[in-house]
Amino acid sequence: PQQCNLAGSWKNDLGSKMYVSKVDDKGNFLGEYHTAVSSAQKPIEPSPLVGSQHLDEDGQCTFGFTVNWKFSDSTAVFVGQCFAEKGEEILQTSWLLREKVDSQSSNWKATRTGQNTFTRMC
Ligand SMILES: O=C1C=CC(=NNc2ccccc2C(=O)O)C=C1
Repeated sequence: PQQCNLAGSWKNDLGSKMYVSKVDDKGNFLGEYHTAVSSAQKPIEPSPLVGSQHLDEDGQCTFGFTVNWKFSDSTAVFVGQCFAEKGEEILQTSWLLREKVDSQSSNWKATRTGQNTFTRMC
């Protein structure tokens, strides 16, 4: 099957959108993350993302990327794999969201984790 290339537009199960620029010959990529999460304090502005993917031939590559949220003092890292099912590409990811806390006494509650599925937007 064709190589999994993350370049393009993706949408996750929250309705957030991710636009990945071209992937270079080392698998590195840049992009923008447009969150659909309403809890975001300031109006939704795109957040930059930086990532890296494997370029193995079987089209089911693993990858990781970091989102530096522009509307809050937080950072998310996503790790996952691209699956090609019946011609559809699906990104299965797990994420860690680190929100800035005021003191180490709150450090325990500063990191949340979860999972997101992304599919290509037409
Ligand atoms: O400061 C914040 C607060 C909530 C956020 N939620 N978005 C996410 C968090 C984890 C994974 C996906 C998303 C998303 O927006 O799709 C992001 C930054």
